[in-house]
Formats: sequence, structure tokens, C-alpha cells
Amino acid sequence: MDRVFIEGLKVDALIGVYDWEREILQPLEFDIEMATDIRPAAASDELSLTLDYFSISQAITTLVKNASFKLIESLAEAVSQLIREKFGVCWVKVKVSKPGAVPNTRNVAVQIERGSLSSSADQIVSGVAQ
Ligand SMILES: Nc1nc2c(c(=O)[nH]1)N=C([C@H](O)[C@@H](O)CO)CN2
Repeated sequence: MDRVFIEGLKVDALIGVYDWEREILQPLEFDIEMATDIRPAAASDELSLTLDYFSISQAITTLVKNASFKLIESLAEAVSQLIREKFGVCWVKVKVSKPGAVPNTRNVAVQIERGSLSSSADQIVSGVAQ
């Protein structure tokens, strides 16, 4: 299965467990991997036949700016749900990094994978993804 990536998407967010974190915005970074069949877009050179990484980046940014979760786990779930439901992505990997959160570290993060790769293969065989 082919992939479309969004790497290093930076958004300032209201996020965190502690009281002081509810008063500030903190930098988060998103790495997204989405399974899709890029052959129809490649054959036609047509943006509407692939996953538009610009539109998806904008949608993630809007979601994150409007969210106020405590845990980056909750935000990762919300982002994966958005990508799967709004953009019809059958399988997605979402990594949410909070690089300033822990002293003496380069980064802390969570990563989730949601959906099924086999269902996208089924769609291609049945012609849905053509
Ligand atoms: N697995 C997680 N651990 C922690 C989180 C989190 O979102 N997921 N959050 C915090 C605090 O908000 C922290 O970022 C403050 O520095 C602690 N652990």
C-alpha cells in the first residue's frame, strides 16, 4: 500500500495535565502517515484523486487549535479520527510530539496506528479505490 506523509507539522496548543499548562500554549509537532493507492492520481496527474496533504494539514491545525485535551494520547486519537472520517483514510499512523515537556530530553511523544490495511486492499480489488 502506498503512503502520503505529513512530517513535522507544528501547532501551538492548549495541552497538559497540570494547572499551569491550562494557562499557556505549548508547541506540538505532528508526524502523519496515511495509506492510500496513489496510482489513480499518478496516472491522471489529478489532485482530487489523492490525499491532499495541504488540506489535511490545515484540518489538523484547526482541530488542534480548537482542542483543549490534557493528554497527547487524547489528541492523537482525535487527529486519527479526523483523518479517517473526513478524508476517508483506511489506515493512519499519528505521532504527537511535545518537545518541551520534559527537561533533559530531546522529545517525548506518543504514536498510534488506527484502521486496517487489508480493508484498503479489499477496496482496490473491488474497484472502490479506482
Ligand atoms: N503519556 C503521557 N504522559 C504525560 C503526559 C501526556 O500527555 N501523556 N502529560 C504530562 C504533562 O502534561 C507534562 O507534559 C507536563 O510537563 C505528563 N505525562
